[in-house]
Amino acid sequence: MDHHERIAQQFHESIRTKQKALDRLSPGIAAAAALMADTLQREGKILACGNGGSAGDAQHFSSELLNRFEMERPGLPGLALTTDSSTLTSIANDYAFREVFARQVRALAHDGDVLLAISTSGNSENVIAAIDAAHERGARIVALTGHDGGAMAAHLSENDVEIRVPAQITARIQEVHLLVIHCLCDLIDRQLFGG
Ligand SMILES: O=C(CO)[C@@H](O)[C@H](O)[C@H](O)[C@H](O)COP(=O)(O)O
Ligand SMILES: [Zn+2]
Repeated sequence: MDHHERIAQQFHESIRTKQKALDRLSPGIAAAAALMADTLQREGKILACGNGGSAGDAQHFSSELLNRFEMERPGLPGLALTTDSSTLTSIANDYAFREVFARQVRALAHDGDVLLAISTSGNSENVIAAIDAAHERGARIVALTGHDGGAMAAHLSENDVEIRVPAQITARIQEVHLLVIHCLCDLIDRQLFGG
């Protein structure tokens, strides 16, 4: 297979996955955006976490809240739990890597906040621990997952929203997660600022 064929294959797989995800994920995306917009309207905040590419997604989302998405508007309170290397290394060193997000959630989350928990497999222990900690604090979860939802699905409550990408390949799931994040930003802005 030459390079062009290989590239075309990746593009087509990505397009197919997004097409398949559209009908299945649309109601969950709308519900998650409504939950997030209500939270922000009530002066709550949105925390976000994930590993690897999903850490990048958490930061991508929080920067679109704190700075802006497509329209000119005030910054909104979003915080990625993946960025402070002193905090991350000290929690991992003193406690365990599975605690790196949960300990921050216990310190920062309040009743009525939202945690955006991102994991393609649904099996990252530190993300699952963050979900449990968020529940302890009275926060609700928007979970971006893939595969069969992994162990994470069993840690969600009926007040949470899971957006599970119908795919098995990490890269494809990540590509849909980013699209979902942009849909969330778009709907949040529309609900809060109109247009
Ligand atoms: O981006 C990639 C692979 O595409 C990796 O960095 C990937 O995010 C890492 O393997 C993560 O540790 C996977 O964690 P998760 O999505 O299963 O929670
Ligand atoms: Zn990747």
